Amino acid sequence: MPDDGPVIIGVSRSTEKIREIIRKVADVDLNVLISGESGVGKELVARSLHYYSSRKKRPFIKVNCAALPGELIETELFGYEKGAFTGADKQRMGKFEAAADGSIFLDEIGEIPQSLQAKLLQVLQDQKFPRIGGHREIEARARVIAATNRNLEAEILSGNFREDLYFRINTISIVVPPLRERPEDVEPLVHYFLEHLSKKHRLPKPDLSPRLMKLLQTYHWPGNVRELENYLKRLLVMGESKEIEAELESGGLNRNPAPEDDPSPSPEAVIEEAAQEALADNHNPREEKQFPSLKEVRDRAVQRVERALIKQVLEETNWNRREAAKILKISYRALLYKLKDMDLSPR
Ligand SMILES: Nc1ncnc2c1ncn2[C@@H]1O[C@H](COP(=O)(O)OP(=O)(O)OP(=O)(O)O)[C@@H](O)[C@H]1O
Repeated sequence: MPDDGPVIIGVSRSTEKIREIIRKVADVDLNVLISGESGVGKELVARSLHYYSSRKKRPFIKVNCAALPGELIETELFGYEKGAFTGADKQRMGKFEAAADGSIFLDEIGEIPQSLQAKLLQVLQDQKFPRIGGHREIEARARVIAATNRNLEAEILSGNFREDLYFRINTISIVVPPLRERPEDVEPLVHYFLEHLSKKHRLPKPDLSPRLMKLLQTYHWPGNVRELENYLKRLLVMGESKEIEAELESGGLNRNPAPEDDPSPSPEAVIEEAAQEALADNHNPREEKQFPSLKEVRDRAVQRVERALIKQVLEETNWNRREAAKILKISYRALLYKLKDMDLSPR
């Protein structure tokens, strides 16, 4: 592979297999579904598929389906005609049209609402669509590469994702395993990132102690390669190798302790405690007999319980919001809204 394109680093069997699949399918016009946890390298795989195809010189257009509410994803994908809805004061081209003969990367496809799933399926079948509010059919020629960090098969079973759309986008399936399942990739990734980042930021490449390398290889990596990259940026810029060692040692090696050693409360305990607190809020020593309405207590309890649970899940995922949203079974975007509302942040 030429060295100016995206490079997938790693020596594990699974990474080799992924490179092999990319070589085989890059130039075949089949839809590809890439799945894996957040930060494993799904976008990198998508960009490689595009780069090593004959569409390379054409656009690669990414649509993050989790970043937009349903109605906006639709306009984003298909564009609209002037006057299609209030505020549509001029015609706008959608991403499918912009991708033309290139590739369209539908990131977090599991987040698109049901109504839009039906429309997307239709477009993929017909390979044409009108802009919203328009009649003229536009050809959908872009190659579709989708990614998900959800288990779409489970989403189908729970009725959240259409099976027919799944089969349509999943002609070729590429599964990128979490970094913790391919520890042999850590060392080459570390060398690659340190080399690359030190050149990019014009900083000397730091020496890595064997102890730190060992810790990096045994850490649980809930944020996968992205988290590793961030640690290395920190090492390069701040030089905090001792702090990083201590962090990995305490947060990393004990991340998944046996349940009996687990110091964090169970979700039930978190709910119970937050509900108790909401009730305790009612206690007003000066006006013993004034009770709030049931609705008031319920709202307060729900808010507290939600906040406590979200906080706990975020702490356990090392503030990996995508992972937390998955565990909480809400969309990434919904979680971001809640964090804003609840004024929750890592520090
Ligand atoms: N095998 C790899 N070799 C080199 N860099 C990698 C590799 N895997 C991931 N990266 C880098 O790690 C970072 C995260 O990867 P990427 O954005 O592709 O993950 P993702 O799975 O698409 O994440 P998300 O689900 O959160 O969108 C990027 O900077 C990417 O270039």
